[in-house]
Amino acid sequence: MSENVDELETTAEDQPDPSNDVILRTEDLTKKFGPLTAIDSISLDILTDGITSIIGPNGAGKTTLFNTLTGKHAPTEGRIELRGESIGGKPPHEIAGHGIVRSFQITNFFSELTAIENVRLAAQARYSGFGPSDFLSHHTALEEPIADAKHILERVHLDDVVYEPASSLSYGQRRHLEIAIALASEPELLLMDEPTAGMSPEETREVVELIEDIATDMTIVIIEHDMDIVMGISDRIAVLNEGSLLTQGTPAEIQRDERVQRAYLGGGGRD
Ligand SMILES: Nc1ncnc2c1ncn2[C@@H]1O[C@H](COP(=O)(O)OP(=O)(O)OP(=O)(O)O)[C@@H](O)[C@H]1O
Repeated sequence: MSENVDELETTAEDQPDPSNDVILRTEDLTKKFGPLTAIDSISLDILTDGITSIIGPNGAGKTTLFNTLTGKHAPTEGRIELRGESIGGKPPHEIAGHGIVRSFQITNFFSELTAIENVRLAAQARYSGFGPSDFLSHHTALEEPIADAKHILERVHLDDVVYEPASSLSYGQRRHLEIAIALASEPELLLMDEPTAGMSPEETREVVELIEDIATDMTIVIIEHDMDIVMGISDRIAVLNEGSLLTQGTPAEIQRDERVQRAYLGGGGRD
């Protein structure tokens, strides 16, 4: 009997843990702006499961990391791999085509169109063989994107405002609409830049719940300044400081890491 147990233990150890799959890997990723090194040789694994938060003091390089991952900036040095495939330096539309999508902190929709039209346009891009000239001419070609868009708007709790112009939505609803637009392209990896910025406590609670819900279907990486949210929502946290990866770990590990406390306090201490 004990032999069997040993065997089982060995076998279990040899099996890769699917929850620990790496979806995105950076190796020595560096982005310089002239003489300024905004991110400096960052080697980071983003695991498939759950929510990873990128935190760090102002100017640490968080936004530059996102911009480099999504193709807005080409890396100066280093590699970016999505499931082992090199994507560093590809243009944004190609990277989006690989399933990395960013939900913007800034308003990024057509305010004169309705909520469903905004999401439908994003969903349409997924249906192949469907060019811009088809947008209005083939009614049947719209049925699937419209059905998708309705479903997504329900998921982000905007079912009450499906046919309202985006311009008439509240601030919190607009942020949900931006998430809906990102979801319409069915990302594998969703990057969210300060998803709760400027929100009331109630709106914040709603968007946190929404992020936790969509994290069941895709990998999420967020930049977030509010430490209560970070500690509550994250499975893993990566801490940047002055362009470098200071450390990474679970919320509990990060919370008790003195280097992180020093980085946030600017090197000062209480005693
Ligand atoms: N396009 C750019 N051109 C020149 N310098 C830039 C550019 N983008 C960012 N930087 C610089 O790179 C450094 C990192 O900035 P970044 O915005 O990535 O930090 P951050 O961690 O997102 O900061 P914050 O929390 O304040 O948004 C800063 O010194 C910033 O001034």
